[in-house]
Amino acid sequence: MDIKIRDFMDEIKNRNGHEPEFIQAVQEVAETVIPYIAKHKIYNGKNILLRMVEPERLISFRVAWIDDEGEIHVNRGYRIQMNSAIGPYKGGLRFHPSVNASILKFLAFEQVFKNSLTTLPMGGGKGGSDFDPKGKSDDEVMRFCHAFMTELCRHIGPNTDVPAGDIGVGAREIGFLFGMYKKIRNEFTGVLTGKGLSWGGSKIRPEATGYGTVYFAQSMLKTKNETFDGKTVVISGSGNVAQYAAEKVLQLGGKIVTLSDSGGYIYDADGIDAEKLAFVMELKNERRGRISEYTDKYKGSEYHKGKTPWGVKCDIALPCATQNELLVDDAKTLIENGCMCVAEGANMPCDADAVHAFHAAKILFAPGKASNAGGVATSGLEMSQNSLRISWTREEVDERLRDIMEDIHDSCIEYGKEEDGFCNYVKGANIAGFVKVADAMLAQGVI
Ligand SMILES: NC(=O)C1=CN([C@@H]2O[C@H](COP(=O)(O)OP(=O)(O)OC[C@H]3O[C@@H](n4cnc5c(N)ncnc54)[C@H](OP(=O)(O)O)[C@@H]3O)[C@@H](O)[C@H]2O)C=CC1
Ligand SMILES: O=C(O)CCC(=O)C(=O)O
Repeated sequence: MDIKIRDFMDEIKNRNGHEPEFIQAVQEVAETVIPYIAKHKIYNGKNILLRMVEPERLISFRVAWIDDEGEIHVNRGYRIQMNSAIGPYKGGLRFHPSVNASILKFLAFEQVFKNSLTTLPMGGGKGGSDFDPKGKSDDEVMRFCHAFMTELCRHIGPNTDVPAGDIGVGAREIGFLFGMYKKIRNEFTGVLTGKGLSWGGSKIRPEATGYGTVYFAQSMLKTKNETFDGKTVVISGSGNVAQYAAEKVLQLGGKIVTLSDSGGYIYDADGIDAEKLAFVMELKNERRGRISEYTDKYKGSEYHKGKTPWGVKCDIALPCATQNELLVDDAKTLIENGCMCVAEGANMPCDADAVHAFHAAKILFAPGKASNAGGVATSGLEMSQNSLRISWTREEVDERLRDIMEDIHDSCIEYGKEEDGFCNYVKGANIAGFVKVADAMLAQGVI
């Protein structure tokens, strides 16, 4: 390893030794950005990357709430305000029992680069809680969200920090959070994105992360004169991102054979068509059930308990569930089975060794900070519509989303194309994202 990268990472590990996900995310950026800094004098001696890995502010707070039986619970709430060089902090809230400072710092760090890539004026942030919405009643979720917002509201605002959804935070949670913000602050502003359409939400925001991931993969495939038409696609997850990635794949003529949740994956050799996908959406979004129930309804399908879907033969893989869900052996299996393209719908679903394996095999691989940026980009469009007090049509938003995903793809090619013509999208995304933020930080001085 380059000595500069090793020294830098030693310092990061010393300061954040107990935060493995954060270290993993920083290492991936350091490997590509430090050599770039070394070649570009304006960044020399400015410790820009060291400044970027330190959150501008890390807020942690108690969230006390009462369940339906009258019992009092205490969860931990967070907001990481990572970098505001190019705009207000922007990024989702995650409610999941695994949430801790390491996971939120990795997500906030990735968000800085991702938001920069969108070309929109958004800084990076992330937040959430170790609260688990699974198995809770709507009233319990409401009481938790209200309690969470009574503290968070002092740290956010439409020009300061604009949260949105992530794992465990969807339309229901955004509604409860928005309601409490509005009550406490007595103002109706675009302080959250992913809002309902009748109260300030943008058309296409629910679809945007999944659609954007597929648009990005479409651009990658185009570089090889390929399309989704007739391709077999393996998707993990069955939440927001997976559902709408699946919807777009179907529209483009692909055949989806898997979906998953934290319990396991389902395999449907006949393909998950629009009718079956509608069943999954109702199962997950309304009944909040388990993906295993798919096999009760569709008899020829299989459920693989406790397994991930990467052993299923496919042309394209879209990991859309969570971090580190695709490891090096999974990557090798995908490559051996002839997979030509992997685009991350989730944040950091492939671990570092898996990514190195994809690169060594020279297959198309897109990191989430590029391929799943359509969600936050459409959140940026929601902020613009809120500021203008107008609402764009579905077609207008979708066209802007497509343009943004194409621009991100172009930026990755600009900074990531290597001498033999292979595009290292990780390098491309990291450098393109870095340049815009670093230039703004240089202009604003040491703060
Ligand atoms: N929503 C958005 O706009 C954006 C989301 N992302 C990223 O996409 C990914 C999915 O988010 P989203 O779809 O919104 O979240 P959802 O909560 O809607 O769905 C998450 C899905 O991932 C599964 N999952 C969660 N944890 C695990 C785990 N430890 N192992 C296996 N499966 C798991 C869930 O299964 P189960 O129900 O069993 O928990 C569920 O199927 C995350 O990485 C998120 O950060 C990225 C950009 C934007
Ligand atoms: O829409 C947003 O602000 C956040 C999306 C998000 O959390 C992400 O891109 O990971």
